[in-house]
Amino acid sequence: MAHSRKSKSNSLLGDAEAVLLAHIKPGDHLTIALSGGIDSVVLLDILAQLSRQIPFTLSAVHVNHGISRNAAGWSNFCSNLCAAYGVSIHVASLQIKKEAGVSLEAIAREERYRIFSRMHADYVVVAQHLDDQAETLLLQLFRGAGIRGLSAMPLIRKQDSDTAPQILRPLLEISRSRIEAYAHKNELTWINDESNDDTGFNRNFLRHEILPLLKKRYPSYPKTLLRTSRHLSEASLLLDELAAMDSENCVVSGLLQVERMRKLSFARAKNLLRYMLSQQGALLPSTAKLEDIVNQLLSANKDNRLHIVFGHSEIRCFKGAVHILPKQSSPQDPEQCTWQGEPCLALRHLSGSIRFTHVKDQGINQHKLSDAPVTVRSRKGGERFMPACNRPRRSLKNLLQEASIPPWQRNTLPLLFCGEQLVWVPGIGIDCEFQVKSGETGILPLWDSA
Ligand SMILES: Nc1ncnc2c1ncn2[C@@H]1O[C@H](COP(=O)(O)OP(=O)(O)OP(=O)(O)O)[C@@H](O)[C@H]1O
Repeated sequence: MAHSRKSKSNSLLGDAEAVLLAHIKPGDHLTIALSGGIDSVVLLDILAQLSRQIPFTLSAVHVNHGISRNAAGWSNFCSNLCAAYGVSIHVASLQIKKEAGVSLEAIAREERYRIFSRMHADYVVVAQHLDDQAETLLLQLFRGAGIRGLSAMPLIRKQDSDTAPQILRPLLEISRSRIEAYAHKNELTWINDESNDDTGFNRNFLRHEILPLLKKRYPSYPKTLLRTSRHLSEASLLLDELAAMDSENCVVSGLLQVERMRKLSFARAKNLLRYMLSQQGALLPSTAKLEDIVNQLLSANKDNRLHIVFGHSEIRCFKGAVHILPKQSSPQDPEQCTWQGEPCLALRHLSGSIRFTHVKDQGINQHKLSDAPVTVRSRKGGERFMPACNRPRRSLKNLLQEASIPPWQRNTLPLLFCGEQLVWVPGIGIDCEFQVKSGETGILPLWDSA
């Protein structure tokens, strides 16, 4: 741990302080993402000192991925280190499951950022530095990434939800050698992840075998590559702006319209779809898959019910509109829930909830509901329904078709039954027999789907 006083001018401490002063407000809460490796240990030392000078609260988070057999030891190390600094730490333990086609590291990283996004803090501070940025750019180049994948890591990244902390990287312009020099000079202790030396991993191969050679010929390549990746970030931003403009013309009621998309060049249509997928939090498909999807969309006619599955998402086309959805699990027997008068009924299997409010002149007659158990389940087929008292009872299938409810949504609508009688269908109405009379107060269900 650092005990000597460090000169701030022209020092790592001074550089990090300048970043913090430019971005954080007095009283902000910063949580350092502490892996126990040299970079985050140095960052902890710096932040602990700065927290005594700048008014911010400091805490730490460590994620135990449970992958390495040393994982428990790393967690203990981080807890003890934080105790020595008087910094509180949250240790999150995970059991990561391998998924086909995705590396364990990628899953660990995704889970880690998910945990970061749930921290109660203004910023989660991570320790990536200049050399990490250069390595990431090169690795992405070798994967054939596009402009977005090659873009620089931002110094500050806002996370998707407004309540999630922002990600702050104060060491992003600091070289690994300066970080190492700081750690040695201040006699810090840290953990060496044994896998960092394994050149079977692409990043380690690059770091140990290729970059030392590059450094001989281009000593300042990390700074040069940072410049390149910042140019690419700017280009990526411009492409997003173009997509946002195109979406104004091509999106109606939140849905991309194939007919309007056809007026764009192929590259712009691809850019627009990529933008919409990332806006909806979908994992982006490969370049070849994205091109295939755009080709299929552009050649689909209005009656074509296109259905394309990729990653955790699916694209469906209905009446010329493109629906981007989370991948739906294969249909099971409809699950049934009982409603016992609670104001909100959460239906996790249908990804939503029904809110029940009391409204005058509208809704379901409460007394009628007391005749039999009230249950909610999705469609089995064969249901009949009479939402308008002046029209005959009809098949629910016809009513849903007439209301232009896309076919895949028809089987996941929550239907409210009293005994065996269908009472309410979201988007369609309340059965005539159950509707309140004028002057009465009824129960009005509202379907909130996630
Ligand atoms: N297990 C962990 N617990 C808490 N923070 C961690 C953990 N692992 C990494 N971090 C934080 O993330 C930073 C980057 O770590 P690393 O370079 O290993 O991540 P990465 O997988 O390359 O992620 P990225 O793609 O964001 O660079 C670390 O400096 C540290 O601040």
